[in-house]
Amino acid sequence: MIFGKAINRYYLKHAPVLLLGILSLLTVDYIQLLIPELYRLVINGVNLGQVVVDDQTLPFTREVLFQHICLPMIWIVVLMVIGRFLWRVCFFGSAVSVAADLRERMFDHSRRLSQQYYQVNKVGNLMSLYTNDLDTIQECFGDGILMFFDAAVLGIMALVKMWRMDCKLTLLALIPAAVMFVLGTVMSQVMTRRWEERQQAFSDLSDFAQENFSGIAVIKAFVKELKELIAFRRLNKENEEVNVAYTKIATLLEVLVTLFVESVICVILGYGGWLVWRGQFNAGQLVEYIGYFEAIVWPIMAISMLIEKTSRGKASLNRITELLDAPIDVADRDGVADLRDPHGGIEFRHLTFRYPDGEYDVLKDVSFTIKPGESVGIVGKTGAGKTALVDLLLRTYNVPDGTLFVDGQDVNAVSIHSVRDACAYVPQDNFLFSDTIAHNIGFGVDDASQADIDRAAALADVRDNIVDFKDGYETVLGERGVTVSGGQKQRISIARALLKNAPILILDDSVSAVDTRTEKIILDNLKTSRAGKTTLLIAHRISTVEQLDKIVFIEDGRVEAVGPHDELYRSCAEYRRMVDLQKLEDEEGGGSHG
Ligand SMILES: Nc1ncnc2c1ncn2[C@@H]1O[C@H](COP(=O)(O)OP(=O)(O)OP(=O)(O)O)[C@@H](O)[C@H]1O
Repeated sequence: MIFGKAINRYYLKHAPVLLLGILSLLTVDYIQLLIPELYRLVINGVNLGQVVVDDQTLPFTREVLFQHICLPMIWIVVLMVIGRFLWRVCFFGSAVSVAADLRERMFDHSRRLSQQYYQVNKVGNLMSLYTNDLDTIQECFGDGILMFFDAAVLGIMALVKMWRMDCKLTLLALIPAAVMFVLGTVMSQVMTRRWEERQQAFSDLSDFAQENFSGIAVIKAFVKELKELIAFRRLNKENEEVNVAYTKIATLLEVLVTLFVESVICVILGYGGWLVWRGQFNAGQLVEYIGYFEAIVWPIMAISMLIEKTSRGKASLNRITELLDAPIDVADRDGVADLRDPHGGIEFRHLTFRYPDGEYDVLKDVSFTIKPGESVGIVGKTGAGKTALVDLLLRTYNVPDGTLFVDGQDVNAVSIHSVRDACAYVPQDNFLFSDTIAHNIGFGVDDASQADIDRAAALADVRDNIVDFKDGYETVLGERGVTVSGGQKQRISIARALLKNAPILILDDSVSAVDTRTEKIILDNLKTSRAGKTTLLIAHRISTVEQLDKIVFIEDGRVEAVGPHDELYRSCAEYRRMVDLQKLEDEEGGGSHG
């Protein structure tokens, strides 16, 4: 049995079913121990021609054999079958439901964890928690209760019966059990450690495989298949070694238990045989005694399995508890209200920001204001801090108090979901789900009609591409379907954000993969469809944003200038230099567009 704060509640929650299971287990254990008594009756009946039943000595006739041995045996077998079925359903059914519940808790907690958590913890590692570790917990919960009670109850009941028959013989038989117990306790600690190492090695391996499959195009383009294979081999070898180390200790435990069982049988046969020779035991009693011992062989085995399973379960539970205990570091303050009827006004006020694991400030004393309905371009060199601004606006990271305001309200004073709800976002990586195009475009709203989806696709200038696909909007993308081009992906992602029709639209480098003509169509559509709503357009190319109401020019985390393009061109030397350089590149045909 495994205990821990992540799992204890389930023992209570499933208490009635577990009790029913324990009750049927106890019944099975009790009646199972009646079988050795029947052995004794048969042996003594055959040897002596008479049997003692309920303190009555009866001649060993066919009727006595049927009445007092065969009939009870049939009842025992029937009850054992029913009982065993019942406890299996109770224990294993509860275990499945515990795993399902735990899985849901893990998923619920995972979805609330900040982006920072996913940057530190890799997907492969998380997936192994949801597969390997949860399977181990499920196995430990059901088998653990069964083995614990079976070992305890059947073991104790059989021992009491053995003790009653001959206490000296039973004491002798218990010596190896004591040795076994001490060894088992020590070994269980080593096994927990080994299992943790084993799970970690498996996580590393699945991380590596997952990353390799995702980056297969890059690996092939750089002809690095062999290098990756060698790296995989090394991880696979490590995985194999820790598995072998775990198997060695688990096997050693198994061998020790078998050794223990064999040595006890030697003791019983030797000492018990001597008792029969001296006339203190008859043959029937020795067979009955061995019958009891046979009944406790399974509990003894169960102890070793219990030790092994508990060690594994503890290690897996530790890993799962770590996930469930991971702090939700980006969360609402107590008592915050929702942002009501957002208009899209944004103000950065002396904001300085460093990523949680960053070594320097990526934004330094940033101040600028965006009025509701303005369309604003954010430009600057790569790594200047443009996406960091969006990360804060979307509350992906914590924002210092009094530095970022939406509609005049400090973002820390309103609920995170309401701020996010006020924004529609086209991320730089344009992530799309492995689902139909219609579902991808309609993702941000609950009841998107086909007409809305079609309109958003037209605004993002991807409609014609979609209808050209054999299945149109029902075309499945990604792993299970077709692969779309970078430009199509970008435009589907824009359509998804446009459909949300939020007061604030953020496009992070979102027209970089389309040609100049398409870019112009999208920008014109944005102008009309977003009239009166705030739009933030992050771009590298000044030409993308020069028509917007104003431009925020960022250099090395600092806002160098804010204003319309013409004004910035006149007043900001750095901005002018950047514009001229890009113009020159375009003239020479070295621009990124086309
Ligand atoms: N999660 C993170 N943790 C730590 N540092 C980060 C993180 N994300 C970005 N950075 C760093 O912050 C700086 C600003 O990054 P940001 O993504 O905001 O730049 P950007 O202007 O959007 O660049 P680009 O135009 O290339 O997208 C960079 O130096 C980057 O390395």
